[in-house]
Parts: sequence; structure tokens; C-alpha cells
Amino acid sequence: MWKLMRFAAARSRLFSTANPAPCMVHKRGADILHDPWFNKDTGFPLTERDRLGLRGLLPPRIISFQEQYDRFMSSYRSLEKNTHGQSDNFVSLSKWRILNRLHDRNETLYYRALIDNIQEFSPIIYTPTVGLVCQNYCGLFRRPRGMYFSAKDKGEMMSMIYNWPAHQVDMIVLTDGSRILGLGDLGVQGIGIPIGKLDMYVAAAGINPQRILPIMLDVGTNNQKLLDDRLYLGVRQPRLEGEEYLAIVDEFMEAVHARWPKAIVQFEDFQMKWAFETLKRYRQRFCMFNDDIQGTAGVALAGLLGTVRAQDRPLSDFVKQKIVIVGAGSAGLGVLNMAVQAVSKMSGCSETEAKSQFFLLDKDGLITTERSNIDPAAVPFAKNPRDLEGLAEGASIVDVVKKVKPHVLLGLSGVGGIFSEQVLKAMRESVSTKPAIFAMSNPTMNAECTAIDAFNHAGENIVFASGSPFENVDLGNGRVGHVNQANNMYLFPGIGLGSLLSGARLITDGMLQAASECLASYMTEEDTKKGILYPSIDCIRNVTADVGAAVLRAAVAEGLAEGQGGVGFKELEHMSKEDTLEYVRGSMWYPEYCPLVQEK
Ligand SMILES: NC(=O)C1=CN([C@@H]2O[C@H](COP(=O)(O)OP(=O)(O)OC[C@H]3O[C@@H](n4cnc5c(N)ncnc54)[C@H](O)[C@@H]3O)[C@@H](O)[C@H]2O)C=CC1
Ligand SMILES: CC(=O)C(=O)O
Ligand SMILES: [Mg+2]
Repeated sequence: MWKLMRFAAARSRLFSTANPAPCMVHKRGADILHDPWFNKDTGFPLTERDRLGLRGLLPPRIISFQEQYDRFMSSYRSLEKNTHGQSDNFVSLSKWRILNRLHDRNETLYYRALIDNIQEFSPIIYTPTVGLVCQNYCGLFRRPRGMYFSAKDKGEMMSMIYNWPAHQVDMIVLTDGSRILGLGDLGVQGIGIPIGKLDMYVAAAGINPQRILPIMLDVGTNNQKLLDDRLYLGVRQPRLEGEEYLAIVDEFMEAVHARWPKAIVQFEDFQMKWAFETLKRYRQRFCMFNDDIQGTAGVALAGLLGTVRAQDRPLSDFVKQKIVIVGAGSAGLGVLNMAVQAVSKMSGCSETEAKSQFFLLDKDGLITTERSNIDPAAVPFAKNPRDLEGLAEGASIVDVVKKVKPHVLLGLSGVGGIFSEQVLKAMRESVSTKPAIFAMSNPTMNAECTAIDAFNHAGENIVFASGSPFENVDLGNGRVGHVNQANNMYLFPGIGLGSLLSGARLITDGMLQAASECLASYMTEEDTKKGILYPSIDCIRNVTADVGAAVLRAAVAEGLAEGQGGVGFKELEHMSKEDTLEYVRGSMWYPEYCPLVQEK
């Protein structure tokens, strides 16, 4: 059966312009050289130079793709040498610039460099450097990437969407710049985040870069420093609020859906109130998800389950883990919701009972039912003070940790260093012999603690994870404190890829759960016992293929899959687990120069 379907899969690959099918190019001469989708720099073969009017526009020698790659990496290595001893920010921005210049010039070579060096380059194009790039965006801006819809475009979006040059768009990452990593409201400068996330989509999920679209919804900013900055490139007005805000997002979603009904929209780095509101508003109507709420939750849950295994306990013991979550925003509440659902499912108890193991804090401390002005999204998790011995409304992190002695302390607060020495030392009294500390806030300077501080103060037996990368910690005598990167990048590319290939019109909890379960089952017993919760970033393409296949199968199981690119529901339904994985892998784009002219 599957053999018969190979044709369809191959068609799908062609459909996604994967190699070696010829690419359609309607340009000639210098226009091709200036188009990073088609540009091959010195790599154009003679036939293309002849037939596309490139003769004389390039030095005569033809350089192979491999030589071009080697040449780029060698200039990257020289830059590393030449910037040695400069400040970390200077070095990171210099690295970002050299990668960005390649991105702007030759996408095929850029993505090959990114895929082959993903462990090394992800901290440059993604967190933490992407945060620095967003902070300095107006100064760094050279040429636009993606689309910008602003408060001033009301009523125009349906026609504006047709200004995007690509006929097909599969994956959109959208932000309004209101909560960029832990850096707050960066207005239009937040566009760096959709760009970085979509780079991960191409590198990890093999989404064709001609079919991605980063989008900034610029509804103003409440960041006074930006409003006062004469170089600021966004709309200089306070953020739209209430119905005015929603009217802009509604119009944008309708416009996108009208042009690309099957495109997936990932909402990213929206402030909490709009993150929850837009998810509720659109998830039954459009194929969308909120990465900070749902992607983060799946990655955190996989890490929490891994922690139980690291403690050498049966997975069913997850229901007994006491977990303190610091940060009751979109990410913290997303994690809590998913973890509570998992406990309830595993133990068969009600969600109300499942909540008893969890403690939630925000900027005002422990959240209890005595809190006045409690955020509606946090209400279900507020503790009844009657159930708390010796802990009152607003108790500090250190008091909660001392009293609860949790198995896990998890931070999604956006506040650097709030897991102080005192807090970390209190974790030594944890009821677990191998407590876990998740300092998940980004970028690095906003992490709740550093890896070194965690191992120094909380003890060498801890399990540690952070949102942005840290080096493993040398514990002496050849022992290593392993650092995990608990970042939604392990899931969002697979969620997007699986949803796309399924052709489902919605992304359900079942599909998201399948993604998380797939990641949770990834590590071997041997690894988890060493405190390794997630696979190496070097394998992110394999992880994403597995996650994508799990999401696709969940969509099929729920009867939501409609298929795409010639592979319909019936074919998807009859694929075995292995066939699905093969199909997903076969659909992934890989950067190679494709012929721009038909062989004669
Ligand atoms: N590792 C990952 O994959 C992800 C990490 N994040 C990070 O999580 C952080 C928070 O993101 P969101 O939840 O979307 O932000 P948010 O702004 O919605 O929520 C922040 C929460 O932290 C609380 N908070 C602030 N100061 C605090 C303090 N001193 N003590 C305790 N709580 C405090 C606030 O009251 C609020 O409840 C950001 O730094 C973001 O980069 C977010 C998504 C994914
Ligand atoms: C990783 C991510 O999505 C965040 O920090 O917001
Ligand atoms: Mg985010």
C-alpha cells in the first residue's frame, strides 16, 4: 500500500519545491542575483548564466556549493578570532550580522549553514541573541523581512496581504511585540522573534523558506523609551486596547485566511491578556496555536516527566510530585494547565484534586483565594489558605520552597536571578533526593538563576534546565552537571509541520498532547538517570520529524486530517506509524541549489 503512495509523497515533495525539481523563476539577470530565494552567488552553472542573462554579472569561476559553504564557515571562524576579547554582546551581534547578511543574500547557503551548525548557531538566530537584536532593531535595520500590519492599516489588510510575493504560505509566526522574551514591550522591534522562530521552522521542520512569513502587528507601544526615540520605526502611539485592538487582529486573521486558508498561524510573545483572549477567540476558527502557552507547556511537561524518571521513580509518581511554579503569566499558566490535566489523566482524579500538588506565585508572591484583583486566568489555581499550613497569601518564593520542599521549582517569571542563593539553598531540603530546577525565562540575563549557581547552591544532585543555553557545569573529578535547554523550540516546529501535513483546520489539545508525549518518550533510561531530559539540539530535525508524525497521527485519529499536496485523508489513515514518519521526513525541505532552467 505504502509503495503505491510513494508517488503521492514524491508529488508532495515536488509540491514543496524540494530538490531536485527545477524551480520556477520569472526573473532575469541582476534581479536573480538580488533575490535571496534564487541567488546562488558564484554557484550558477554556465547554462544558467547563459540562459538567465547572468553572463558578465559574476566572476567567471564557478564555485561549488560545498566550497561556498566552506568559504562562509571560514570567514565566520575568522570573525570569531578577530572579535576575541570583545564584550559578549559585541561578539554575538557581530555573529548575528554575518549570518544575517548571508540570509539576505543567499537563503539556500544560509539554511545549509544553519542546519549543519544548529547547536552553534541557534543561540545567535534564536535566544539569547535574538533578544539583543530586537532591542537594537532600529539601529540594525537594513532591509525588511516579512510583513508589517499596523494600526494605520485598518480596512486595508485584505488588499495588503496580496502584496506578499509568494503564492503559497504554509507557516506564519505573528507577534504584536508586547512581551518579547522577558524584555517587555519592544513594539515593532519584536519582528526579530517571528524571524528567528521561522528560521527554526526551516532548520528543524524543513518548512520551505519560500513558504514562511514572519509578521508584525504594530498596534503601537507603551514603551516610552521607544516612543521618545527618533529612530524608532514603529507606529508612535500608545497600544490600541479593547475592541480597537481586537478589530485589528480580527481583520488580519480574516485577510490571511482569505488568501491562504490552510496556512498555520503561530501566535508568539503576546502579553498575557491578549495571548489567552486570542487563543480562545481563534482556535475554533483558524488553524493556529499560541506557542508561549501551548508549545511551552508541552516542553515543560516532557521535562517534568523526565525529572520523575531521572529520580529513578516510576512515571506514575508524577502525580505525587510537588511543583512550585514562579510566574503566573501566559507561559506559567500554560504549563500549569497541561500538567494538571496530565496528573488528572494519570491518577484518574478530578482536576480540582490534581491541583493540590501545585503552588503558583506571581510578582506578589503565593497566589491564594484571599488575593484581591486576582487575574481570572489564575483563579483556578489559587490556594485556599485553610489548606496551607504556615503559608499566607503573598508568601515569598523562599518561604514557599522552605515550607513545601518541592520536587520541582520552575520559573517562568521573566525576572533574572529571582532564584537567589537563599531560594536555591532552600531546595536542598526538597523531599526529593534529586530535585529539579527549571529556570525557563529568556533571554539568558532573565533566567531565574544561572546553571553554575543552581549546582553550587542547590547541590550537585539536581536536575537543571534553562530556557536559554548555558554550558554544562564542571562538578570536579570528571563529573558533569548537565544543562538541559527547556525551550519550546523542541515542539513548535513539529506542531506546525504535523498540523500542516495533516491539513487539519484546527490544532486540538489531543494534537498538542501527542507532541509532548512524543518528546517525553525520546530519552533513554540511561540518559534520564544522568539528568538529561531533552535530546541534543543537533538532532532537532529528527526530533521534529518524530513530533510532526505524532501530531499528524493524532489529527488522523481525531478525524480532523484532510491531507495536503495530493496526500488525502484516506492515504494518511492507512499509513502505519513508520510510514507516517517516512512521509513526514520525505516532505521536509533541504537546502540544495535547484536547477533554475529545464535541461535541454
Ligand atoms: N523556555 C521557554 O520555552 C519559554 C520561556 N518563556 C519565558 O517566560 C517568561 C515569562 O513569559 P510569559 O509568561 O509570557 O510572561 P507574562 O508577562 O505573561 O508573565 C510573567 C509572570 O511573572 C510574574 N512575575 C513578575 N515578576 C515576578 C517576581 N519577582 N516574582 C514572581 N513572579 C513574578 C508576573 O506576575 C507574571 O505572572 C519570559 O521570560 C519568557 O521569555 C516564555 C515562553 C517559552
Ligand atoms: C522561547 C519563547 O517563546 C519565549 O521565551 O517567549
Ligand atoms: Mg515566545
